[in-house]
Amino acid sequence: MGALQTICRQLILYTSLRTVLVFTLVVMVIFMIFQTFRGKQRKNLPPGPWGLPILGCLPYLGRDAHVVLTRWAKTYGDVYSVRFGTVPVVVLNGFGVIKEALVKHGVDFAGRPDLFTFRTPHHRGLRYKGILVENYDRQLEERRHYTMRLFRVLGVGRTNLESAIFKSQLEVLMKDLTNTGGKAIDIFPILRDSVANITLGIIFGFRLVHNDPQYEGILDTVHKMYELNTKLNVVNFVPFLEKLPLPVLKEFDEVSTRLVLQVIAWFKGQENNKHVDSNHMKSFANWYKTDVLKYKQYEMDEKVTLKENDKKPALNDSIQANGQEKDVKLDSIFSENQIISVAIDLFMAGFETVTTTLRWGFLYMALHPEIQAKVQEEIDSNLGDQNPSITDKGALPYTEATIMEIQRLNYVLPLAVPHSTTTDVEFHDYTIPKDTMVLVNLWSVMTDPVCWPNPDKFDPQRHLNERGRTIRHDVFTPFSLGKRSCVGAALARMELFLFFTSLMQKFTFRLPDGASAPVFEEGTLASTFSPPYHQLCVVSRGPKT
Ligand code: HEM
Repeated sequence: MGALQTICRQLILYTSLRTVLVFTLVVMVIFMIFQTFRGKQRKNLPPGPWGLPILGCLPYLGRDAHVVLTRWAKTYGDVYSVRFGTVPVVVLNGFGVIKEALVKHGVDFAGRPDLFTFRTPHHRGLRYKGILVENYDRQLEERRHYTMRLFRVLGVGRTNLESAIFKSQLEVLMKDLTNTGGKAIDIFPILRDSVANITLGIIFGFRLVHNDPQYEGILDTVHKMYELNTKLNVVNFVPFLEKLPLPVLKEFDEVSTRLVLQVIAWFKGQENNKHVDSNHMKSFANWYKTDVLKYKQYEMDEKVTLKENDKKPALNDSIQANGQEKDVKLDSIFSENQIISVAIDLFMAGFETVTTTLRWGFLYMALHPEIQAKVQEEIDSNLGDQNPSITDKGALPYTEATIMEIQRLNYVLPLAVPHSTTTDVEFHDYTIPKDTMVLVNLWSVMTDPVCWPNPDKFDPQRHLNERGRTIRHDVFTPFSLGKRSCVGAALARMELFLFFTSLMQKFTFRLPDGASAPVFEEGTLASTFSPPYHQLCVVSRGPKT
């Protein structure tokens, strides 16, 4: 009986294994025929490396896709195509080609592809339109435009924002770091909390208290979103996986829904009272609620009774500028749903990038004590114990050059955010069909030995001229170029300068005794390119006077 059972089990196993094998083979053959057919249709795409059936070149990318893609440019040229899973992708490399595509052919390359991980609930079920992952159209341009203007109105790049938000957060951060007593720590959570709180302050007008379970909960949710984004990258390129009942897909749905609901709650102000920032300022959300809604009401009233001498309510300098308010279709830009979606995008894009850049920065300082000492010397001699302000930038060129070098080397968004073509584009003797995914390889620009001699060397000096002033090279493009360049660039520059300068003034960063330098090749490209796990000792420097 036992023998019979074993034979039956073997038979079932063998049959199902054989069925699976046959099924896989059939799928592969159909797929290859399909690919060949598609290949013919797309025969004027630039050439590139061959990939495997079904997976294309995905298995060759490893942990650091940007490094592999940059290497392929040496073989196939600055414009080439690859297949990721079933999706053809054009890769643009080098400053000349990238500038030509994003600036000269700006609108043609300004789309975003329809990727699974871009379709979080606010884009999927709730149909809100934000910025980051939306395809290009006139309304997106307007949302970008008013978001950037609003940042200026809120004081980004000016000292009033500095005193309203930065000071309070920097003080908390300094205290937390001082309390570590110079012991070896992972500075990531401490830094992340402070940068996230600044982003919250600007978007929602309040900050949360460190160690508050709600605060830690939402930051963990965002972190989880990033992790799942990385795990689910393969679904972007092998779309039939989306149809399978995989637990990770359900988890993605749950986590992104949680994030969206939290942001909606913040936006509607349900939770503000508990956590209001004492330095409360006008934020993105309450600007919308007051000025824009008032303006909308006025527009509606205007339709009913239009009186000659009525004066329009002051909407906001940002909208009244150029007297263009008549042309603005407010519903398309400022519907509450869309603003919520923009707020989610700003929150998501806003703090991970800045935190990761700072993490690389302090690690470099620990690895290059001579550069760290030079930065500190410049800060000490110009500011003493006085708090840094963005107005000090001009007086601290070496510090600024060091921040630029941190942004260049181990750049946090090496492939920017995926683009797509908005029309059929004739480019470099090829025809790139509408809706083709395009990767902008900014890493290839930041590490190009023609632009940056000895590119692997950490050398702030390359951003200074012979008079010691900072140079803005055209090829220095950390915020990308053209129609989809970073809308938070001014805020990011301000945050990086204030955080970096303030921490350099008060602390020295060191590797723990006996620890060896982390291997940079082990950085990880997930949503951003982050350093390998490491610990640092953050040692207080004491007063200067
Ligand atoms: C060191 C910090 C930062 C870096 C290096 C950075 C870099 C970038 C890059 C490379 C892109 C993609 C551009 C493209 O697709 O061509 C981008 C997009 C974007 N960034 Fe940033 N960013 C930073 C900080 C911020 C901050 C602080 C915010 C806002 C609070 C922000 C908001 C956005 C948004 C909304 C987009 C999407 C733009 C669009 O799709 O049109 N970023 N950023």
